[in-house]
Amino acid sequence: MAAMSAATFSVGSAASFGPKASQLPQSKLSSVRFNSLSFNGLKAATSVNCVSEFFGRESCAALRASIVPKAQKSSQRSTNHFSPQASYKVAILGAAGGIGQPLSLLVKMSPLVSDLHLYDIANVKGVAADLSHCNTPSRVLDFTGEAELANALQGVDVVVIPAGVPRKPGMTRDDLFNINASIVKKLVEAVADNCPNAFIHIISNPVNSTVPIAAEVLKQKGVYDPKKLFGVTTLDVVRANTFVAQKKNLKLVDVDVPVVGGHAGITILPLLSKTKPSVSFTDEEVQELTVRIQNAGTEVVEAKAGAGSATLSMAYAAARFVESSLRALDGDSDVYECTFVESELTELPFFASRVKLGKNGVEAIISSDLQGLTEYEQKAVEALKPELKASIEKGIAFAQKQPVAA
Ligand SMILES: NC(=O)C1=CN([C@@H]2O[C@H](COP(=O)(O)OP(=O)(O)OC[C@H]3O[C@@H](n4cnc5c(N)ncnc54)[C@H](O)[C@@H]3O)[C@@H](O)[C@H]2O)C=CC1
Ligand SMILES: O=C([O-])CC(=O)C(=O)O
Repeated sequence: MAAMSAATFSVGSAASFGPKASQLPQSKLSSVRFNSLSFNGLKAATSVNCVSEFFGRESCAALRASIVPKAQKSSQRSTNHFSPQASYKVAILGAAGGIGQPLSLLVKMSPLVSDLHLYDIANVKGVAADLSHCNTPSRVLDFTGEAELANALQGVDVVVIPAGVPRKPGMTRDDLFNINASIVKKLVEAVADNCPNAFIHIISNPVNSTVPIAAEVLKQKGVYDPKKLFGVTTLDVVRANTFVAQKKNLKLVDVDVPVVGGHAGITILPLLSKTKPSVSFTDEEVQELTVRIQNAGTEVVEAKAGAGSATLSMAYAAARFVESSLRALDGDSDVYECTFVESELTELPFFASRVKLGKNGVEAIISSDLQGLTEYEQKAVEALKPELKASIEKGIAFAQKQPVAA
C-alpha cells in the first residue's frame, strides 16, 4: 500500500510505453491522457489494467514492472516530488462542495498542475489540509471568503467554477438561476480583475444562462476573450459514451458521441449518427438513448432524493476538461472537447459543440458536426433553439441590468 501510494508516473512515462498520441484514434485521446492521470499517485495497479486497453499487454507488463522500483525509490523521499512538467496554476471556486472536493482530488493528480488554489466561502481549510498530504506534484493552498478571493486568483491559468446550489427533485436547472446567477457574476468579476487571461470553466447551473452572464461581465470589464470562456458540458459526453457503449455492447474506451446544443433538457442533443466507432441504431434506440442522456441529470437528482445532484461523475468530467485544457496550454495540438461556447454554428450566440483547443483557447469550432445530420437530429436542433435562446437572453439581461463596477 505504501509503495503504491508513493509511485510517481507522468503522462510522458505512460505514453512512452505505447503508441504516440498521434497514432491513436481521435476518440481515444482524452481518455488516454485522462486515464494516465492515475499514474501520478493513486490506484497504480488498477490503472495499469485500464491503460492496457490502449498500450497493449507487453507494454503494460513493462509498465507494471517499472512501478516497483520507482515506488521504492520515491518512498525514501520525505517531501512531495515536483515533476518538471508541473507548471500550471488551477483555481477551483466552490472547492468545498459536492463537486469541488472530488474535482480537487482529481486535479491534484494531474502531472501538469504546479499549484492548486481551493476557494470557497466556508470549510475549505480542511479540504486543502487533507488534499495537501497526497504526494503528487502540486502545492495546495486554501482561500476562504471574499476577502481572500483576489489572492486565490493570482497568476492562475485555469479557473473552474462549481460554486452554487444544486437541484432538488422537482426542480429544473433554471430554478437555480436566482441564486447561482449572482454567485457566478461575482466570481467572474473577480476573475476579470485578477486573472483576465485564464481559461474559465463554468460548471454552475443553469449553464445555458451562467455562461452568457460570465461573457457579459467580462465584456463590461473590457477583458472578454470568447475563446477562453467555456460552459462545461463534458458530463453529457461522458454519459452518452457510457450509455451507448452499454446499449451496443461496445468497448467503452472506443466510444465517442458528440453532444451539442446546451446543458438542460432538450437542449442537450447527442448526435448519435456521429458516434465513433460507426454504429447503427434503430429509431427506438435513438429515441430511448437521446431521452436518457437528456434526463441523466434528473436521474441522479431523483436517486439522491434531496441530497443534491451529480457530483462524482461531474468531478470526473470536469477533471477531464481541465486536463484537456492544460494539455492544450502545454502545446498539445490534438485536443478536442465538446463545450458550450460563443459560436457562429447557428444563429444563437452560444452553442455547445466539439471544439479544437489550443494555447489560446478555442482554436476552431468543428462545424462538420452539424452537417449531414439525420432528420431526427435536424428536427431536434431546431426544437432546442427557442429554449436555448431564452436561457441565453435571460442571462444577458440579468448581467446588463446590474452592470459591474468599473
Ligand atoms: N455543468 C454540469 O454538467 C453540472 C453542473 N452542476 C452544478 O454545479 C453546481 C454545484 O453543485 P454541487 O457541488 O453539487 O453543490 P454543493 O452545494 O455541494 O457545493 C457548492 C459549493 O459552492 C460553494 N459556494 C456557494 N456560494 C459560493 C460563492 N459565492 N463563492 C464560492 N463558493 C461558493 C458552497 O459553499 C459549496 O461548497 C450546481 O449549480 C449544480 O447544478 C452539477 C452537476 C453537473
Ligand atoms: O442535473 C443537475 O441539476 C446537475 C447537472 O447539470 C447534471 O447532472 O447534468
